[in-house]
Amino acid sequence: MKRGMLIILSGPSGVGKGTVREELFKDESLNLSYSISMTTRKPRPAETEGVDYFFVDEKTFVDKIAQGGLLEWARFVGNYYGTPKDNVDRLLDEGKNVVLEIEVQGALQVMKKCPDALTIFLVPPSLEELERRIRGRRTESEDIVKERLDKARKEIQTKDEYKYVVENDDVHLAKDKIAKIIREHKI
Ligand SMILES: Nc1nc2c(ncn2[C@@H]2O[C@H](COP(=O)(O)OP(=O)(O)O)[C@@H](O)[C@H]2O)c(=O)[nH]1
Ligand SMILES: Nc1ncnc2c1ncn2[C@@H]1O[C@H](COP(=O)(O)OP(=O)(O)O)[C@@H](O)[C@H]1O
Repeated sequence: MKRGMLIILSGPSGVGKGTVREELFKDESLNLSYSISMTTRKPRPAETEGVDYFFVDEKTFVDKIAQGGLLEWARFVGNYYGTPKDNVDRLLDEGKNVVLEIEVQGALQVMKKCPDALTIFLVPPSLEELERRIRGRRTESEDIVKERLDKARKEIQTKDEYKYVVENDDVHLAKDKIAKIIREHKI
């Protein structure tokens, strides 16, 4: 069976990665599978263990790093986030196109290890709109919103490291652009 494609979907917090990803996953012809990350962040009310993330304590996370069990990992605004390696390998072997929805430091690590990965950076129409989206989601405290916005400004500066930059103005347009990129990208 043909091995699947590794797809990195990155971009600042609140740009709409999760929202666009949900639209992409409705399109079964793309043959996508989501890599569930491990994090030390506390679950939000609407999140489910083993679906949105594997929620773990810091010791479990650090042990996983020590065992070499993560394809990449990063600290982001006070918490650890990482991609369990076994799962990604298994899904790629099954021929799935595997989506990693991860932040910039982790994406840069994967680019080094897997230069063939299809890398996509989502940008907001403006920083003002990004702020509206983060606040509109009402999942973070004021301090954390400010930290995430500071981080976003720096993250956006790395966009040219990615193979494709897509603006998320309208969710359906952004989904269509990414679907086209996935269909046309050849390893
Ligand atoms: N490096 C890395 N980043 C991740 C991983 N999982 C999630 N992230 C990123 O960590 C950042 C914070 O995630 P989260 O707290 O869920 O906030 P949200 O993405 O804004 O809803 C986002 O940019 C995520 O894409 C991972 O496994 N590795
Ligand atoms: N194109 C868009 N236009 C307007 N609002 C959007 C758009 N995409 C996402 N949003 C909203 O912005 C907020 C952040 O989106 P989310 O998918 O959680 O971002 P991320 O996963 O990048 O942190 C959500 O409330 C979502 O409904």
